[in-house]
Amino acid sequence: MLPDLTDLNTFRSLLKQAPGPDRETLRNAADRNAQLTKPPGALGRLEDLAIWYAGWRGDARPSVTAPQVVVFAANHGVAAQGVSAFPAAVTGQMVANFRAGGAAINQLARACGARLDVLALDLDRPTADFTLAPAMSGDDCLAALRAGWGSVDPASDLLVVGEMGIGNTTSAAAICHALYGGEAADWTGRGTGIDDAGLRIKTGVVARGVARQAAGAADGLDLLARLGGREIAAMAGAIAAARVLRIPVVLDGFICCTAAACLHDVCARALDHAVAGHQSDESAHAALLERLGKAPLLSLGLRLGEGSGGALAVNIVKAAVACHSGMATFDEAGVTGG
Ligand SMILES: Cc1cc2ncn([C@H]3O[C@H](COP(=O)(O)O)[C@@H](O)[C@H]3O)c2cc1C
Ligand SMILES: O=C(O)c1cccnc1
Repeated sequence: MLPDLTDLNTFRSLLKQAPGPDRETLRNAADRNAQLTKPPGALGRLEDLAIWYAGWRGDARPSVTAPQVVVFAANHGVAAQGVSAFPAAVTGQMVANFRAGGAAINQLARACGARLDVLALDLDRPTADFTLAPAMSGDDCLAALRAGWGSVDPASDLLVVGEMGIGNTTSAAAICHALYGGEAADWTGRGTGIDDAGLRIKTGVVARGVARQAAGAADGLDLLARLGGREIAAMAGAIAAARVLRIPVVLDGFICCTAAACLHDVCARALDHAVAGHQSDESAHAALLERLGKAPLLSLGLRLGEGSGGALAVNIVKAAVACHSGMATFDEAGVTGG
């Protein structure tokens, strides 16, 4: 069902040619929404969410029964610069924790009824420190994109992608700074909780990385290779696969949205199948969501990653779709319309 990803240009064209939502289903779902036993608009954004979901699924009365969460993990050479409050070894240790069921995402995936897959990407081979060399070669980046592309279960009906990679808020900040300009400090936040001195170092690393890598980059995919990490590329690959398969996506925090931003830079329609699950406490996430034109469903002060905010928001999508598909119409219930 999914075409093979042979090279980065194939990836770019698949993204640009991917089908949109089903227009007729969108009309039918909007018609149904107008007949449900509530004042028009009384379910607020839940109504838009259900119609959006219906359109992507091609089913005017859908249900969400098979959500999937995929967490990708990778190590970053830039972590050696002292940009995180935790050592790089935590990435691999957390992968073991995911596999043992002990992390937050294990609980949140279960709480929203999602299956959870964990994909560790060459943990013993960190990407290059991008202040010194491009983080990944084009081939390395393609391999990570392919890992994400192949991780999406075509039978799933809602996707959350999450990440684990000590140092990856530095990588994400650099990509955003390269994509959107401004100052390095505008995009650099505290990640796992670095102090003021750490934040100064991190901001300098982001500035130097962008100064060194961004010139001559063709688009967001080029920047993803030069400044990204394997888990960020894999998230981009999975979000793109879901777009081609018409599986709606719930985006997580700053790092996940940065992966999405790389696709958005290639094609403005690339994220039409995605909603923002939440606004994280990472300082640049709000500005990034604005660039992507996405309003978050939740804002709970999370700053974890792992797909945690996305998994939480799956409950909201499920609830929206349950109302849309399960409620009676005015006619069915014998309720007098307005
Ligand atoms: C125990 C632990 C569990 C985590 N789960 C996600 N992250 C989050 O923190 C990291 C990004 O922050 P920075 O760029 O500051 O390293 C990522 O691995 C992210 O997923 C974690 C971090 C830690 C320490
Ligand atoms: O926004 C996020 O997802 C985030 C923020 C801090 C650390 N890890 C992830």
